[in-house]
Amino acid sequence: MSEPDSDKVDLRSEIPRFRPAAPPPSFGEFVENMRRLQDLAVCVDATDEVYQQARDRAAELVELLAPYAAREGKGPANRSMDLPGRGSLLMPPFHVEKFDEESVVARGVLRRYHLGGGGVAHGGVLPLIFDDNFGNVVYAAKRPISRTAYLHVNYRKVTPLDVPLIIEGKVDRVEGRKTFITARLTEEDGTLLADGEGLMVQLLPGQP
Ligand SMILES: CCCCCCCCCCCCCCCC(=O)SCCNC(=O)CCNC(=O)[C@H](O)C(C)(C)COP(=O)(O)OP(=O)(O)OC[C@H]1O[C@@H](n2cnc3c(N)ncnc32)[C@H](O)[C@@H]1OP(=O)(O)O
Repeated sequence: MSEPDSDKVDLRSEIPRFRPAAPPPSFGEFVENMRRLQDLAVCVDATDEVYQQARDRAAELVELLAPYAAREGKGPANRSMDLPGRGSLLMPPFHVEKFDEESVVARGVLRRYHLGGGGVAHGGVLPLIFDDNFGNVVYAAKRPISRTAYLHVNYRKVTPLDVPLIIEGKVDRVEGRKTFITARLTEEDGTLLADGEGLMVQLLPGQP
């Protein structure tokens, strides 16, 4: 008989077990510098000489890091719970402040990198924030491993950059394999920016 695979969160699922990382000390500063680089990459207006230098230095960084590329769940990105966005550049820099069966609350800011137009956030960034919150809510509520079947966002006001934002999500109801989640994105004073609803469906055996 084969040994159970300890990398699987649930032997019926193909999703790897989530294991928080203890990142090396410089990892957080590395990620923050990368975030600043992203902010600059989308806003600088420089000469070709500057872009040539930036291109060459970026190529050096790629050369430095490429040998260390690792499979999902091995490196500290996305698993560093003490870092904004769990240390993942994909995730906007939000910190989870509350994580329990009642709700999951995270606080953070959107930055220049997240600009849509007219000085405010790109609408496509908000579903990412909601989806991540829904995933956390499923974990926190100890629901079975699930994937997002749908996600609906109502944009109530434009979302500002460089202003503290709070997202709070909770389980609305459970129907068999289905967990319905609702969440609200607000400013610190409670101003509602967006609200969302999502359906997370419990995976069946063999579903990726
Ligand atoms: C140490 C601890 C710290 C933890 C700290 C955690 C940190 C870590 C956080 C990470 C957070 C990332 C969270 C990302 C979460 C994703 O974003 S997952 C990626 C995006 N989602 C996907 O790719 C899903 C793709 N779709 C699928 O795989 C399949 O369609 C699904 C969703 C599994 C469902 O397929 P299925 O099993 O064939 O489902 P099916 O039998 O058709 O439907 C089941 C039920 O759901 C309903 N349903 C299905 N789809 C829909 C729909 N779109 N609309 C309405 N109803 C639907 C059906 O009607 C049916 O209802 P009932 O008849 O049972 O009443």
